[in-house]
Amino acid sequence: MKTSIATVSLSGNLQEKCEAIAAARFDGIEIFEQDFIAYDGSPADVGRMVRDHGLEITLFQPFRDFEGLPEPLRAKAFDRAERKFDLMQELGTDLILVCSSVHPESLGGIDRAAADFHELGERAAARGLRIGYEALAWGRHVDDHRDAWEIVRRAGHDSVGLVLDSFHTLARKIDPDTIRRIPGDRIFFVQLADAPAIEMDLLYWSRHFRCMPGEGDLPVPEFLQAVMATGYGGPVSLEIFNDQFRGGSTRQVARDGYRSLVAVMDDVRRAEPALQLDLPPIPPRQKPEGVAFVEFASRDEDARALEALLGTLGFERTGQHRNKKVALFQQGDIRIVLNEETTGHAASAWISRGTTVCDIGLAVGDAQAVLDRAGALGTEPFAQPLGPGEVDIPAVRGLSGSVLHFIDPGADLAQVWAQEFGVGSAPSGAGLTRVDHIAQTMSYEDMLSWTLFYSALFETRKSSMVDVFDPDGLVRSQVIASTDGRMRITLNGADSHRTLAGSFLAETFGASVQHLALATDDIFATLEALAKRGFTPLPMPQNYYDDLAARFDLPEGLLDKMRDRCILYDRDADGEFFQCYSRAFAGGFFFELVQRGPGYQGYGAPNAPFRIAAQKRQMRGKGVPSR
Ligand SMILES: O=C(O)c1ccc(O)c(O)c1
Ligand SMILES: [Mg+2]
Repeated sequence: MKTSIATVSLSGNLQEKCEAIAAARFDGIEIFEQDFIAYDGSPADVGRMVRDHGLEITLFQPFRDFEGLPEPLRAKAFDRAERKFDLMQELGTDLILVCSSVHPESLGGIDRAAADFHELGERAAARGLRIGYEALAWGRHVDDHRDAWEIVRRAGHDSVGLVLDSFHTLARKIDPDTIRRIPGDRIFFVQLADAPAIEMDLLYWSRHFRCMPGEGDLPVPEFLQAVMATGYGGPVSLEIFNDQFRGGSTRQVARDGYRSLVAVMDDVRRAEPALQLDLPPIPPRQKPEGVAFVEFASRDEDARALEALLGTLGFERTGQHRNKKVALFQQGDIRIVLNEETTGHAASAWISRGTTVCDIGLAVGDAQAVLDRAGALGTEPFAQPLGPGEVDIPAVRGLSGSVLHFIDPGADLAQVWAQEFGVGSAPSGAGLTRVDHIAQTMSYEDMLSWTLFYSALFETRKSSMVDVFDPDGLVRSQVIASTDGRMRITLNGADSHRTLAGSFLAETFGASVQHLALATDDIFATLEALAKRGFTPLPMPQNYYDDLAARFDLPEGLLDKMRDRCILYDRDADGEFFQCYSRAFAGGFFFELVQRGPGYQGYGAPNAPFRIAAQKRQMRGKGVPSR
């Protein structure tokens, strides 16, 4: 199966686009006419440049407003087409996309359009070229692939076929299974795009909000499944009109595109194994089984402050690395690693951003298979030299150059703690049992990319995006969680540097973990134990508790207990949720303690504005050490 991407999906000039597309491992490109016109070079130069990158031109597009025109407009449209045929021959591509007309003077009628296409087919065939007809969702007379197919069928010409684009079919909620009735050899080209479920004008939605398959809400795998069931054997190409991508990193968007395309093709193959998808076998998505460890890079007084904070949170220092200045802190199933090395990955992380989460370890069933899947999706493995007696843990680069490790119960990896840190069982401390969620802060424009990163690699479900109101701007939050909730990651995207998340990005020089939420089965008992160890929670104002009393029917005494311990509360139809925050630490990192009632799947989003206001008050009042 040839993979392809339209040049319109990326930022930069044509040369930069080709470099990024080739580096991301695509086989070919659709040349979007504007990209060609803006390029200072002849069609033959462009063709050479594309091929020099090892790429093929899979399609030239779009040719607009062709069919159904009255004379003399009709004759002019044919003349225009002949000029584009000249261009295609020089470029070295044989397929042109004609999208359904939006011309105000175009006339309807399937036979009229079919006759136009028959004649265009004759002219194309004389030059060895082919025509693909695509129904735009907002076409004047043709806005449905079924009508476009009927026109192609009646045109009755071997050089005229159909172009299918998942956006146009799925945005209009047309059942993709209707594609199964079309003969595969009459489909000349297939374009894929996803989009978020937002109600808006179709044209505006298509031109600004398309995204990579898996990043949005449309059933793109079902669409591709129907296409493949026809026996279609041509390229599968991404055509993503998106404002963020047009302004984003060319290489990153190309890499994301490749990742999404391989993931969706693999999904289709798994959904219908009989389909012929020419794609090397790759391991399936695995369910992450929890967070095995979280590692901080730190030094000097920051490291001592973090150690002290961990002590007040009930952690015990249980081990020291056999070769390195790296300590292990444990409580229940939680492992926190404090890395003060002066060389290697953690040291680089500390130098560039101060105290920061430099590594995360995820527990999985088969670590090597996760690494292999990541590789097939275009993610290089991460490795650094091993010291004597150290365990080689499979890993890749995660958010902002941090490292994501995969640990499975196999003999080699499971013994890492005993072998490198000499530790056995974990203390129960103050009753914190496991990592409930990891909150990663990033800029809003990176959220789609990281959503895709996790969801293409792991079996997860993503929630819809939630707006979190910081007193100084909006932060958008997206949850990626395993279906059983054992691994939960919240991605928080900041637009403005004035939000707490935005100022954290600035303080710590880029995206990273801003908070770590730890679970307890009894938050009152845990906080009582922590108070004895000197833990001071983030204070909440009386107004917050007065409002809680008004909003919820709480049992006698519970409100007072929550106020005394600075506990926040939420409840939905499925259960209750208690949360409490630590004060912010270097650069704005903090811990959260949570008690999740059975069934509650949220994160206390209604409390976020009050929590953020309290944190800002605390940071202004005390002055957070900024390393
Ligand atoms: O928005 C458009 O005009 C447009 C052009 C060409 C396409 O293939 C398409 O899907 C949309
Ligand atoms: Mg299209």
